[in-house]
Amino acid sequence: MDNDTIDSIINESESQHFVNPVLESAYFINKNAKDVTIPRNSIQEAANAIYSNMKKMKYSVSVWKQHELHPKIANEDAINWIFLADLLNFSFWSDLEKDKGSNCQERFTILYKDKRYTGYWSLCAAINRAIDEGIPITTPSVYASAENLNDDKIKYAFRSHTGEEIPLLQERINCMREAGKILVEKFDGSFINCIKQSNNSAMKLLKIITDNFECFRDECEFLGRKVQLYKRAQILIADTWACFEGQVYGSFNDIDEITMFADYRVPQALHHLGALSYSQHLLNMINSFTLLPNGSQLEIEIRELLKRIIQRKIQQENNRELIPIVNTIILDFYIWDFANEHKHTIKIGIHRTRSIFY
Ligand SMILES: Nc1nc2c(c(CN[C@H]3C=C[C@H](O)[C@@H]3O)cn2[C@@H]2O[C@H](COP(=O)(O)O)[C@@H](O)[C@H]2O)c(=O)[nH]1
Repeated sequence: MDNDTIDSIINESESQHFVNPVLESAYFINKNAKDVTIPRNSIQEAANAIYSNMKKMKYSVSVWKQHELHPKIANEDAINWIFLADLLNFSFWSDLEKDKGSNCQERFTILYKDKRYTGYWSLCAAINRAIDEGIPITTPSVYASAENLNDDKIKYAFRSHTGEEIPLLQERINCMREAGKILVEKFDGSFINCIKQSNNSAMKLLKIITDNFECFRDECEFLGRKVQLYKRAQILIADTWACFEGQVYGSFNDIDEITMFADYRVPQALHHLGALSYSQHLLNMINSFTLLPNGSQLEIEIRELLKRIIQRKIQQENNRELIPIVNTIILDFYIWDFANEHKHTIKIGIHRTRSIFY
């Protein structure tokens, strides 16, 4: 794909109407980005590498349930599990990494069935361990109030195998209380009722989530304008869609409007693959483990563009039957899984913002 095509994808925002506010924000951010750019000379190579690996792996929506810690049966329990997991799906990186490296053994770790889990997987392991121990931790009416599940019990559920506790533990408890109460008071105690109110529209569900749950409403100001990032709200919809493989509670007629998710792990992989380039200023901050203020989510737009470039390539090569569904979600899941697999060998570090939003 020549640079003109890439430029046309990057600039196609000028003319189009945005259904998803996150995408509108992404294009605004990109037009004004100074620390993160698309390296014209390597974006195509990155797209080729991702495309051929996904094809080789036949990476598809069915991968979601294959993860050992994810629910295996798509039912109401799975909906409750996904809601809690994506309510708390943020900020697992450890302060110890600065001195002891990303693979340091003292970082927060959950021991579950004799296996050590860190990062996002530590959250999944803690939830599954609590369920095995008879703690009804995924039931909204239970975690809504301290009378039903007190703070100490939640702290016990997230107890670490090491000396470091889970980052932002009190903020996680606050999220459980807030979201549990709202589900009980406004949605009869289940996220399923939010899904039903969305009438099979992912965009309507995104609005229901961000209108009703403050802890999912990650917006920030960028150059004087409010921008929507909505990472956990989108991944909540994505995980629901993936678990049900687009059926029943996962059936959304506009699922392709969901953008990729602005976390701290995928940018690391995109930079490694040559799909992102950082200014020296940003590189210095990342390499020195400097905490970045919220607002360094310039990567949303880049990932969105990468999706466009890869999908354009797939249409060009007319190989869609080899990868039945390549939408933004599958692309993001693949890149995240790649990043997670290579996180200790990838040279560039993650950007560090302590936040309940990602
Ligand atoms: N963009 C994006 N961000 C994602 C995920 C996931 C988990 N997805 C699983 C489910 C289906 C997929 O196949 C994955 O197996 C977690 N995160 C974010 O990463 C960070 C945690 O990183 P680490 O500390 O290294 O575990 C944290 O911000 C968390 O919110 C994703 O898929 N996409």
